[in-house]
Amino acid sequence: MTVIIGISCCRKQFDGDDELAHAASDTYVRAVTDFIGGIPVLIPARGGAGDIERLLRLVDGLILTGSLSNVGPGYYGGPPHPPETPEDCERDGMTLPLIRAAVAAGKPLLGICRGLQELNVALGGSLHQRLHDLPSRLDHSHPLAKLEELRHAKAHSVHPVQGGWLAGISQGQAMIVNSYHNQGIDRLAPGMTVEGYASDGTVEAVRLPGESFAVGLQWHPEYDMEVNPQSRLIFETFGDVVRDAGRRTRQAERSH
Ligand SMILES: N[C@@H](CCC(=O)NCCCC(=O)O)C(=O)O
Repeated sequence: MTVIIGISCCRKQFDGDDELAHAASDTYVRAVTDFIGGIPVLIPARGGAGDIERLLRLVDGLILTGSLSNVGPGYYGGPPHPPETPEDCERDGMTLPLIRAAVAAGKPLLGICRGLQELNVALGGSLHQRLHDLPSRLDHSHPLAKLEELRHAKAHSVHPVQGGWLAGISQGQAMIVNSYHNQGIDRLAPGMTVEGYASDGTVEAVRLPGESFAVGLQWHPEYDMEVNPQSRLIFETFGDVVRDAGRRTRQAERSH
């Protein structure tokens, strides 16, 4: 069964345009077509765009993408960002309710970087806005490196929690991952479990246990999926989960 995967967009201003565009990196599209074997559908960053449940019925799973923008602190009771901090309130207005609806509907979702942060906030958790200000934390942001250098950079280790989903991906071994974020999980959302930590204690992977598959990763497996077997396996495993969920949904629809 060919699955349809919704990919969250950001609002972006491209050179020469006076209007904002809705965009997602080609890496997410390739992850869907080349490693999940699905059809990618871009979901615009437009809060209040209408019937979220109707939108969810059009896709078999969701990928919540990374972004230089940050989740609005108002959604988790945090202090306002400093003025120069990038935000995307329209993206928040779409993804946060979409995550809650997907979890309620048992629609599989994979959150990456900002997507992990959205997953945690949507389900009632909070964020640290400047991880590198916390004592004994690594600098997860790599402010001086250009993105293309980051894509194959190995920034730090991630230690999977024994017996978890991530431990199955890494066969229980520590993973060496890229890193390109300033923010991170502070208060874990109720019911969420940690799947992996960085060596400085930063939460790097989370999962909402239960029927539906809801996983968040703070690093970017799409950066090196063509050359990193673990990154490839993350997307292949997600694809299997989405296909299984899609088959169950169609069987349920046929039996009604
Ligand atoms: N802005 C948040 C999330 C960081 C993030 O998603 N980084 C990836 C940005 C580049 C890309 O789109 O791949 C934070 O700083 O924590």
